[in-house]
Amino acid sequence: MLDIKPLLTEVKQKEGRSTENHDDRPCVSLERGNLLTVPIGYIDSCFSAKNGTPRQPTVCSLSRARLKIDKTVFNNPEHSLLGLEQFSHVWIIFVFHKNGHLSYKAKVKPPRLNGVKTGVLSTRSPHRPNAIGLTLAKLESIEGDTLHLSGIDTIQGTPVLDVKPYIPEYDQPVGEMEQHEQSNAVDGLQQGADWSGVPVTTDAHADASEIMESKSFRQQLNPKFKNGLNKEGREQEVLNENLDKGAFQLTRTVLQKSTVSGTTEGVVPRNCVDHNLIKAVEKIEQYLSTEDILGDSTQRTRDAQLGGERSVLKDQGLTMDQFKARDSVTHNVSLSIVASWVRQSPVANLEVRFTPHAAKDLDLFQAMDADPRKTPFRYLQSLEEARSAITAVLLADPRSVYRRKHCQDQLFYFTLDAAHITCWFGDGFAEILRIKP
Ligand SMILES: C[S@@+](CC[C@H](N)C(=O)[O-])C[C@H]1O[C@@H](n2cnc3c(N)ncnc32)[C@H](O)[C@@H]1O
Repeated sequence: MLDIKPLLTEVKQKEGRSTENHDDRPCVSLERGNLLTVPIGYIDSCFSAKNGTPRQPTVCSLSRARLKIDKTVFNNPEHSLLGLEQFSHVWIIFVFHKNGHLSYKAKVKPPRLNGVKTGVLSTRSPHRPNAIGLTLAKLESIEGDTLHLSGIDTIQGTPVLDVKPYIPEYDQPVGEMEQHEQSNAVDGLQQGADWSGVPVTTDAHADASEIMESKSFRQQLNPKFKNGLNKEGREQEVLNENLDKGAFQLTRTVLQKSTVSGTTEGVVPRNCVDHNLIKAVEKIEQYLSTEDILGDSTQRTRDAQLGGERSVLKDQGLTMDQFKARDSVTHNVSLSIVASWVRQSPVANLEVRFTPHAAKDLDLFQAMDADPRKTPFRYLQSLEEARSAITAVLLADPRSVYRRKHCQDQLFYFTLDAAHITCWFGDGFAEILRIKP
């Protein structure tokens, strides 16, 4: 990416135009996708260098930054931020300005794949054509022309090309938001039920059958199961509760396993998802209404059971028929699928330890300031936050694959806010040796 500001100023000066005029930026080859960019501001980050900077915003929610919108881009930078305070998260589109050179390598080795290569466009590698990065940051506050951000993975001085509000309604696949809401509802209902024995496959039909046959599912539905008696010993109520939970959980599991799961080779095609789901839900419905599972139970119990499963759809304000009708119109309820290496990386999280010396070092930060509530940190607000942020960074193993494999016994340094941290890595752990200002 080329910073066109000096170029633009030069052109304007040559042509005798005012360099203050912002409306005549040349649209050079815009239609071909050639874009001369103007950073709208530069990140002022708690990370000064790449080493130790989180690989994604989710690694360390305490990583903070400021972004001051540049006056040379907008006459009134604060006007450009009008309305943004109504959003909690923003997309930051930026330039990996410290890459050294542009990269046209078609394959890269993402750290989570621990040395295995994959296509650059299937990764979030910083080494990519055009060196464009995309981060979802929390918008803590806006003061005048400055955004206060947290959960960032960008270093000091990173040029920002654009900021956009994060809008789950637009930024998630159709149907995914409802799915999250259902999952939350189920989590609320689960109250300690253990479904870990439920088998996992990728086919919704197979899932439904297999789960219904599974011991853990049957146990959950059995009022005699260890948690099966409620406080007053009322079996029937517990059966109803368990059936509700079971139906919810079963539907959710089928939904998730049949849409989200998958290996790198075999993922469920997106267009199968809705039909699989409907068939699976129907099968569950049939199953739950049969006598063999209810035994001598009453119609009331049967209704209670089916209520649980139906309320998964009810959360969307839909009956089963409406759901089917909507589906036949949109054919497009598709949940996201993620390559398995992202969630099941061969690189495990590390245990993080502070040596007594390092813990003492951290305490000295407080002693350095006359006011005991203040520390030399610019972004971190307490020693506790510093400790948590350092832990979060190391937990995710910030080493490059090369360093992990070939330089195991070397010390690792990084800076976080005003702290310079020295640590080393052993088998499955990171140990902090020193923390200096
Ligand atoms: C893996 S990238 C992901 C960035 C972004 N979330 C994305 O998906 O595009 C994050 C890493 O890029 C590096 N990085 C951050 N800011 C950078 C910059 N301005 N120039 C070069 N590398 C940078 C840091 O090492 C950080 O760990």
